[in-house]
Amino acid sequence: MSKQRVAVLGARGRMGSEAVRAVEAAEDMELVAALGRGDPLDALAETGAEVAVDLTHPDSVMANLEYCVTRGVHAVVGTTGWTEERLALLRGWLDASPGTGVLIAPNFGIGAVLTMRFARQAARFFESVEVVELHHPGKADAPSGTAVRTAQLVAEARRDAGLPAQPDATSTALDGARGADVDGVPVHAVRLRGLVAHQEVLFGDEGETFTLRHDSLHRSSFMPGVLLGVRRVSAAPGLTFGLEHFLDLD
Ligand SMILES: NC(=O)C1=CN([C@@H]2O[C@H](COP(=O)(O)OP(=O)(O)OC[C@H]3O[C@@H](n4cnc5c(N)ncnc54)[C@H](OP(=O)(O)O)[C@@H]3O)[C@@H](O)[C@H]2O)C=CC1
Ligand SMILES: O=C(O)C1=N[C@H](C(=O)O)C[C@H](O)C1
Repeated sequence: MSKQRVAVLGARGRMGSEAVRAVEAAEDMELVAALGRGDPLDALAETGAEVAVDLTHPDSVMANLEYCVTRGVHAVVGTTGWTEERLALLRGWLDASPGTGVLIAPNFGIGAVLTMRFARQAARFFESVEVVELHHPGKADAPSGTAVRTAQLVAEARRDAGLPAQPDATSTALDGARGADVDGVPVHAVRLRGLVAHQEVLFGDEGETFTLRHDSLHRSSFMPGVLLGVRRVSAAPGLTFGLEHFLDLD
């Protein structure tokens, strides 16, 4: 069996260095390039990379993906910063490169994927919901991509169930005290030395609360998801948003 030729972009970073180790340890993969900021992307073509794993920075990921997709290199993306405008650009590149697959995974951790799934399921049963994400202080963005995705899924489920906006009688507040508003769901971001990646989804209604919590205690928790993405992306042309599409969750 021939090995999949894999490149890691952001290879010297917290996630990228973990991904380099995981790809090197995978028997069905060969690490053909490990690129950091400033390293020429032409190394992908020169080494015949079939799949690029992007774990860089929201400011870098679009240029990397344009390079990959226009050359038919499949991509597995953990980098955050996704907006509708960015997704539309990416879809345009993919339309012009049929056969190329891109997986964007807001979170590669199975527990985080399940948290999002369960939050979506729970959403219609509770009047109130808030998301709290907690991360290491080196994180570039806030709120986390996972928290944004969680809030969007919850908001969508509330809309589908015909729920009204949740009540909040706050009439005076310091800026930021109620968090960021993502589709009507308050999202709070904590940055704390010692943490890796954590999230709580808090639901409340008359006389009860319900809390979902996930903790990534080490970045190794993301690696089975990264490797699954690498194994599956070439058979999934176009854009796949969310690792759940590569998991049999039902
Ligand atoms: N989906 C998921 O499950 C997870 C996603 N993430 C996301 O992954 C991204 C990276 O996180 P993290 O590893 O903590 O960040 P780090 O800052 O530790 O690592 C990012 C690395 O990418 C490098 N880099 C920046 N631009 C480029 C480029 N154009 N080409 C190659 N390398 C580049 C950086 O170099 P320099 O330091 O010189 O800038 C740095 O070494 C973030 O968006 C984060 O949110 C993180 C964990 C899990
Ligand atoms: O930067 C991180 O660390 C993480 N980023 C992703 C996000 O923004 O959701 C995934 C995970 O939370 C870790």
